[in-house]
Amino acid sequence: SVPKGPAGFHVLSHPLQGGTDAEKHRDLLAAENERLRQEMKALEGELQRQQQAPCRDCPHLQEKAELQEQLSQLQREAEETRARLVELDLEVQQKTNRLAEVELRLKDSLAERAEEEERLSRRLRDSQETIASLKSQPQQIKYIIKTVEVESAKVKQALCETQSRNQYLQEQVGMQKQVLKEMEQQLQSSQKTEAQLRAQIMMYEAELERAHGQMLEEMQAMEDEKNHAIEEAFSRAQVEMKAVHENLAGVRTNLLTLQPALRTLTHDYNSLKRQVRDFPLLLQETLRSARAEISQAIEEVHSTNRELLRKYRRELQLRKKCHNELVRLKGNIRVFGRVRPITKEDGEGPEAANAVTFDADDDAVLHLLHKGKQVSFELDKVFPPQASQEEVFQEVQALVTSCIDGYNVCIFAYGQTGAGKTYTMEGTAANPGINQRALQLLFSEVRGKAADWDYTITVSAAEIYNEALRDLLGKEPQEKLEIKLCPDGSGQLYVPGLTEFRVQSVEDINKVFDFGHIKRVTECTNLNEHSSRSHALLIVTAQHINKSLSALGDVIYALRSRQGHVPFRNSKLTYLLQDSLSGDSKTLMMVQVSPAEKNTSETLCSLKFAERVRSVELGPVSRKAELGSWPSQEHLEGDSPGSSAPAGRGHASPSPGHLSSRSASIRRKLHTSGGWWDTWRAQTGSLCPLRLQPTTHGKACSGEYRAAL
Ligand SMILES: Nc1ncnc2c1ncn2[C@@H]1O[C@H](COP(=O)(O)OP(=O)(O)OP(=O)(O)O)[C@@H](O)[C@H]1O
Repeated sequence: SVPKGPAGFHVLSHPLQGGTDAEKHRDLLAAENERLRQEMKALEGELQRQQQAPCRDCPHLQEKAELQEQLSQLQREAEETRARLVELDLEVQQKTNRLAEVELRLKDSLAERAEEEERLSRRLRDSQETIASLKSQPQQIKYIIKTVEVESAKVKQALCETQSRNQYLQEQVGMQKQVLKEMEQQLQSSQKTEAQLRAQIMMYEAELERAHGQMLEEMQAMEDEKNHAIEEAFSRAQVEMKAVHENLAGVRTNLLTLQPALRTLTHDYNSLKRQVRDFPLLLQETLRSARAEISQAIEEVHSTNRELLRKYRRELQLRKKCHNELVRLKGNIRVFGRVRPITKEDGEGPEAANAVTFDADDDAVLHLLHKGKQVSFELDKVFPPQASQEEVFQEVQALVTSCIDGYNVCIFAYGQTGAGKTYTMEGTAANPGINQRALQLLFSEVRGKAADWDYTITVSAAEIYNEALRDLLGKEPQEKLEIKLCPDGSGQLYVPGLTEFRVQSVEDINKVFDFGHIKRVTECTNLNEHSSRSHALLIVTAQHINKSLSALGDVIYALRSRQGHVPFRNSKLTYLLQDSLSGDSKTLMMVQVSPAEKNTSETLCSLKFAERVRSVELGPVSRKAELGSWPSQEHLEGDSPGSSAPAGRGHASPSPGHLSSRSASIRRKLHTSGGWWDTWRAQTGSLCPLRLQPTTHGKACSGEYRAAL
């Protein structure tokens, strides 16, 4: 079945041989690859052995690490080479497979072609035989023609038949020729295909050859590379080994030089060990002496502290005494005047003109122009309209200090409606008055002493209205409270059931009094339902105000004249303020006046009252003289502006002698008149609301009295 012809044989046999070669090559390559791997492995082992041998002795970890790094680099390179080899193996395998496929296809097409050639050859042979047989036939025809010529129409017919047969055969011959031609063409195309296939095979062979060559080259290159890498690694390893050896030598030298130092260290270590062994004892000893020293120092500090504390307390007592003495010298009842500025409410025109002037050289004097005449007054201190809240407080703060020292203190503002009582006592949020500032001072002083003293500050708020005392902070504000003597026999007064709040800051106090204020506002509102505020004061509460004011006047008079009996109990107000008005108590009255022309009558009354109150207590020396200055009812009644003997300073103050000569009749007259306060009230013909303010409280309504002790 193998087709004849050298070309066909060659084409068929060559790829088979080629396939065998490729397999051989692949096997060879695989063997080579394996051998290379083995070599590589052996080299790596060798390298590792070489690298490990010095590294065992090598103390230099860094060098060891570098060597390991190089080794791993080499291993990586070997890995890459191996991967490349595997890739090449794969490529060769693929190419071999493709070649085998091509060979198979070629084999099939050659077999087909051989069959086709066989078939065509057979047909050619048949055709040639047919042609040969046909060629031998014409002589027979000639013979038949001749016969036809000789013979009859029957023969002619036979001749025609023969001719047509001949014709048919010639057509057959033509057709066969055509077939032959086609077959020849087919043969040519087959030959052409064969040539193409051969060219393709040659191309494949060339490609295979080239791939083989390339593979060999790459293998060679890899081999070279591997050898090179191995050589390099080897030489590097040698260099590193040398360096390691050198280092080792250096270390050995160092070791030799270090040995003496080591001996010294060992010696030191031993002596240290001995010291450590002895250290606890030493430490105990040192600690004992240190403890003793510290205890001694602490004891010294303690005794110093005790001494300091003793001195401090003594100084504190001294300060208290001095302060008290100072306040006493200044007078237990001090009277300040404050003139508010002209306000919008004063209106415009002559009525709103300023009627108050001051003495540039004496801050205790002011002049009032009343009905065209100037009347002068002397108080303890006078604040002009431009005086700030701060300046006012500066003068008051000594009293607050007294309060901290344990004295009862009473500060109250007095004056006609709108004269500035609220402004002075309460002030505004941005510019607080005496109350807030006093409380601030109180708390800051207390905080300063907190380390050495225990302070408790409690607040209460009560209202005296129509001679009824009510608790403004209590749960039952309508309940009337009583003022009673303390059952402990101290002689102190107290209000049973009066609510007390313990406070620690000004804010606490404000909260407490805001609460009280709310209750009070309600009361005021109820009051105002019936009449206007001033009217209500005049008509509804006139009697009780009078009673309280009279009582206050009587009390002050009794105090002034040092009478055995001071009628504190004549009114709730004086009774409640008893502690704040008697003994070592200190009282400050701030007389508020309006500078407006239209208010001069009331301003005059207020200032006269202030001047008289001031004259009550001015210390032991002046007391006698002042006693004589207390005006009689008649005196007060006739004490109109511009009169010949007002208490004002604008007129010559009466001499002590002159005053004492008048004192007896004055006292008598005062007694019979029921007190100067009545006189004053009668004279003014209207009521100036009195406001009492405690040191720790600042809310009140005009026309009524309240006090907190
Ligand atoms: N020294 C002052 N400086 C500036 N304004 C003042 C001063 N004194 C009072 N005033 C202002 O005058 C007006 C009346 O003052 P205030 O309300 O304090 O009077 P009051 O005596 O408390 O009146 P009332 O008895 O009716 O309560 C307020 O507008 C207040 O701000």
